[in-house]
Amino acid sequence: MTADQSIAPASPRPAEPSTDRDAVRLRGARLSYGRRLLWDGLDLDVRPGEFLAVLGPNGSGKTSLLRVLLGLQGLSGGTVEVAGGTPGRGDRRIGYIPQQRSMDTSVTLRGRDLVGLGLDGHRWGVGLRGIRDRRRRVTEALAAVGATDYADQPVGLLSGGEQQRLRVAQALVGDPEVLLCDEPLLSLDLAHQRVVSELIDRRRRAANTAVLFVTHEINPVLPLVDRVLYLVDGRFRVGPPAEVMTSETLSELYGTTVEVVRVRDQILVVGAQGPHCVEQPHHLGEH
Ligand SMILES: Nc1ncnc2c1ncn2[C@@H]1O[C@H](COP(=O)(O)OP(=O)(O)OP(=O)(O)O)[C@@H](O)[C@H]1O
Repeated sequence: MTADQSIAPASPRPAEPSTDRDAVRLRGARLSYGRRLLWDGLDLDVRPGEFLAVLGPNGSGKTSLLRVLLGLQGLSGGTVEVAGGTPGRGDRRIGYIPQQRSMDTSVTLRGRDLVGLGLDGHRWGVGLRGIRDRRRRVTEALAAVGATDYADQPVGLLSGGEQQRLRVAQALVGDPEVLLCDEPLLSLDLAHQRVVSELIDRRRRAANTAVLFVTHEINPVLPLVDRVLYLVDGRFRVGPPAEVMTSETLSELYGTTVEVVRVRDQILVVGAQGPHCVEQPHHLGEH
């Protein structure tokens, strides 16, 4: 398998009603930490196979939303369902690519073993056949992200980008129904940004996996995005990029004049304060 091939679904999913139900469903969702309200009244349905980009300035609650969907953080109000059930810790129907944090050089776990942690032992069974199937899945996942060459090295000695590719493989190897990505392209070079985003895209098309993709920079994934959830200081907007990424909508959300400029197939968001915002388009809250 070459680096640009997708990881095929492990086996055809049984004809369950998953195509009829939302992959993610939030109703009247509220999250606050003490007196700090991150968002309230959030209704969101994400369909199987849909690619939802989650945008917003620092501290707007993007990672917290993923934590709610992972069952690591309870809502302060409203309801949440993921893959038809209440999210729970270690739910294998959910793949998660965490925000990049470099692993300590003392971590001796091999890349191959890190990816294997994404597999559910029960589902793959025990015995020789189960072991062979698991090994094959891990090998395919490693190849799909182009990590075969360093699969047997300790992950602590790999570069940030190499570690990130292993995390992507780990999230996909378990054949998830919902894939939660927290800035997965950070620290990847342009070529591997493309490899990883195409991999995620092909995966969701082949297996109808819903993707929630937190990012500060929409442009690398713009062609893949079906809808955007844009969070700013307790306010939010959900819709296709053409509706949300407009001067009118973002000015309303930020409560200040914001210009959205389209240059070829790129979207640039410019704050009223000065052109420096162009370089970090989604960090307007900091300026
Ligand atoms: N467990 C917690 N207890 C109290 N406050 C928290 C907790 N987790 C997050 N926060 C606060 O909630 C706010 C939102 O955090 P979150 O990490 O969800 O934002 P974000 O939109 O992902 O930000 P960034 O773009 O910087 O990653 C931050 O101000 C953060 O300090």
